[in-house]
Amino acid sequence: MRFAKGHGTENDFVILPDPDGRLDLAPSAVAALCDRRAGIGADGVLRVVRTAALGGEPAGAAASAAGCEWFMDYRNADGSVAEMCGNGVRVFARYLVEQGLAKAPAFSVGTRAGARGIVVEDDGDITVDMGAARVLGEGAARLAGGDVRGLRISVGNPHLACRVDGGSAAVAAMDLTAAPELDPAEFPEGANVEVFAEVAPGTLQMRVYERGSAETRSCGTGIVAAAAAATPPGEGATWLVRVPGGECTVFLDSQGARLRGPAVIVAEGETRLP
Ligand SMILES: N[C@@H](CCC[C@H](N)C(=O)O)C(=O)O
Repeated sequence: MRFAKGHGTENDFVILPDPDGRLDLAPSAVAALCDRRAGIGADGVLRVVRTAALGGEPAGAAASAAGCEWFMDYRNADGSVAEMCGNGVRVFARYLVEQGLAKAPAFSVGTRAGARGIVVEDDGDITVDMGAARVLGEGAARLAGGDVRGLRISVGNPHLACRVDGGSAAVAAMDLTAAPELDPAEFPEGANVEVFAEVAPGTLQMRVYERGSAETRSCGTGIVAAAAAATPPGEGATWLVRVPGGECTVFLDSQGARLRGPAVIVAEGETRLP
């Protein structure tokens, strides 16, 4: 099976070209590919499939991606399906352009959260229109024996974005080795949990525990969720968000959120897995 490997701010992905929708991606196969010792290693898998070939998907996914030639079928490292991946869609766009499957500078990609507009910037960064970051209310999680509180935010997928006191030192000190405990009534689908602090005017420091993938070095939808949580309701803002794997910029206005940052393909090859 052909594959490529890429990352966006070190949130890394195995990319599987499957234009005609022939791959049967069992969760165990995804987990085997993402295994960092016995597999290729990644935070998730991006299956590159034509929207027209989306046989097994709920009708809604194909409908919301209507007009997009290509669909990003995203899976977490544990094999679970997610609605959206902000770094993944930028890496996916880079792959399409490098393979001659989409034409820069502007095109759209289908996702389970709907069509996402892509712009390949002159400096190589990729900007994605992330749609609305919807603040749903307050929420809480139990994290490393303590309680964190924040805002429940949907960026197509669910997030709990928690501002912490103590600046970058407090963010760095958070223990994200174990999964946060969430109230299923608040988060029926689970959630990605972000901890962040404003470390300079217009600059956030953030870490994330991702649903289905554990702590990762970056999360595009999480970066947008943190930016939305840091912005007073009804206002626009531009945030530079620093994560362990690099930094991205989020532009928030009345139209929604845009996420800009690097995305690279680092390898291509053939795998014997799964
Ligand atoms: N890393 C991604 C988010 C991937 C999906 C997430 N783990 C979920 O289950 O919702 C990003 O860059 O947004």
